[in-house]
Amino acid sequence: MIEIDRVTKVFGAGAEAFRALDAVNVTIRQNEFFTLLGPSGCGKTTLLRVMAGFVDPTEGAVTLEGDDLLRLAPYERPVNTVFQSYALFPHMTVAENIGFGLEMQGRPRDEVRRTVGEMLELVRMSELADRRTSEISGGQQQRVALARALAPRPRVLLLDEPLSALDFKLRKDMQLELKRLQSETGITFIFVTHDQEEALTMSDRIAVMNEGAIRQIGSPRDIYDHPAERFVADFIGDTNFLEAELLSKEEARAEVRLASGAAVTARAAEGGAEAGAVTLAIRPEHADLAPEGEGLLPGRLSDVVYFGTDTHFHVDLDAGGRFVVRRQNTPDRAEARAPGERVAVRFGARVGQVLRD
Ligand SMILES: Nc1ncnc2c1ncn2[C@@H]1O[C@H](COP(=O)(O)OP(=O)(O)OP(=O)(O)O)[C@@H](O)[C@H]1O
Repeated sequence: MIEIDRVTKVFGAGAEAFRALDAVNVTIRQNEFFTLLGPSGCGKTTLLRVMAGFVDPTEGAVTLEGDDLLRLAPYERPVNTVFQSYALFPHMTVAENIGFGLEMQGRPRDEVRRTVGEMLELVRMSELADRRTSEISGGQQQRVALARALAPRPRVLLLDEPLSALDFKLRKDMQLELKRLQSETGITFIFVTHDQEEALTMSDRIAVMNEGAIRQIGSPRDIYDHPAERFVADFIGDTNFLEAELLSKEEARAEVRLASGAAVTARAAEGGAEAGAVTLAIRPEHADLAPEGEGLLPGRLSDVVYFGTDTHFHVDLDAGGRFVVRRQNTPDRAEARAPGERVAVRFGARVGQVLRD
């Protein structure tokens, strides 16, 4: 639906020039909840602003169902934005705020009233319709900002870290709420965040960005279970990195030898080395502890850290380096292991991911 084709943005000129986006390519599908995820300064807001029309790209094209978006002024685009600061009018009521854009467009009074009513219901704010927005909570203001952006029924809604001002509990609730709004309205949502959990829980697909480039695009599961490179594996969740030797590779299947001498089957990201030294990434909860001699990587337990929902076991590997195994706690399982014990780390075939870099 939205096609971003080799979009580059250079801010400034000469020695001051800074490449905030570097030939970014991505296609966003209709009705998709699509998230741009990356650390501060990676260019995600700039990419969103290019789509909104607030930033002109230095090079590249942006089309919406084949139509050139770049030749349209921001207000002419079938796109609306929800910002981090909601920018509501404090002296107006909830209903007036939601209807404001529609009135500015000169829509008939009946239509405005009907749409505002629908939007109030959609964000579950009907009861507070006549309250001023200065007299409602942060979470409620967020809902009003969403309703106001959805009211003109844009084809695409751009959301720039809209939940970052909310406290933890409210943010969790709003994550579900946003997902519901997206599926009920069928509007394509493009969501910017640096919060990996937010991205994983809400998105149909995620584009992980770093230094002005998209490093990987995939479903939350793809990205989490099969990170293609070290940056992605490191940025999202916790990961163990193991040095290994790539023995053979056929499409996504690789045979590797670990530093302990054990050989295992792993998955391989597209591209990357065909043989020689590689890095294997393994999530802590995808591995387990075994008695010494029965696992792949022998070592000594150095720390056992209880986290309530799970326990982390830190293993100093005999072959060098440290490996963390995470195990879900259950009320009937008392953890008998103690630091100093000899153990081995084990993990199944195709659990390890051979990284591209
Ligand atoms: N108008 C501008 N002039 C110069 N540099 C800019 C301008 N806007 C953004 N940048 C730079 O471009 C880079 C990308 O900025 P951008 O706002 O897109 O990052 P971001 O990934 O959204 O980060 P954050 O999560 O902190 O908002 C940053 O290094 C930023 O300093």
